[in-house]
Amino acid sequence: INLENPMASVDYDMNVVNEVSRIVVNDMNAYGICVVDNFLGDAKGLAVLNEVLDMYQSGVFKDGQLVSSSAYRERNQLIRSDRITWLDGTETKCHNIRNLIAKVDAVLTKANTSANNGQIGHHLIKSRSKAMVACYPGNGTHYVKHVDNPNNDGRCITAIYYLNRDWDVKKHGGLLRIFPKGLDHVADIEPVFDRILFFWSDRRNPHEVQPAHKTRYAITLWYFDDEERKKALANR
Ligand SMILES: O=C(O)CCC(=O)Nc1cc2ccccc2cn1
Ligand SMILES: [Mn+2]
Repeated sequence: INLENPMASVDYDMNVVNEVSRIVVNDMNAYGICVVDNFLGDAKGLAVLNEVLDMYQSGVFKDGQLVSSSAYRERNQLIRSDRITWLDGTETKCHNIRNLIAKVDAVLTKANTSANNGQIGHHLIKSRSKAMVACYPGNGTHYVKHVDNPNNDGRCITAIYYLNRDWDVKKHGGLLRIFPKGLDHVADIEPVFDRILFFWSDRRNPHEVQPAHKTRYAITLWYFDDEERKKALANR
């Protein structure tokens, strides 16, 4: 999806977008990971959550990854991990999700501007994936350690917006643990409401979702490095 024609009039504050984009550029260049809390504010965050809950009730989510760990093979069961649905934001009854997407687009487009020597970490971002809405049903569902973009498919930044109110990792699990390549520490990200997380999608950031014991929602966008994306599409 092309970022050049930003979505119709949206209601975020450009000053906030500029401030957040400066933080994203700084943290991505310094750590390869950036966490911003209170991204939309309670009211707008809640409106996005309600649209996701309505969608989940309507049954559009499909079973996500299959995780066949040994424990389940005996009972020849497979534990389903996340259940997902893809949105381009124009769907009906999704205007709050659309505004969230537009605000993330604005932050990353701003991060590309001359103010930050025209790029973010030497990446020129001009497009992104659709939005993936994911739900971990909470029966111990998890996501095994993986890299989002191990083979240069074009994705350079993963942006995940979390929707989980009153989330307590000690009780509910569901921690996102990132293992930054070459560092001797991990980054533990709690999937708390109205938090947005950015990280490099490539091998620099293997990550896992630990077993969740309460329903856990997130919306993920992947932003493409223009050059890498063009190459990947040419080699299809
Ligand atoms: O919810 C989180 O905290 C992150 C979960 C996560 O890594 N999800 C995820 C989901 C994916 C679905 C399809 C293809 C690649 C994928 C890579 N990652
Ligand atoms: Mn991932």
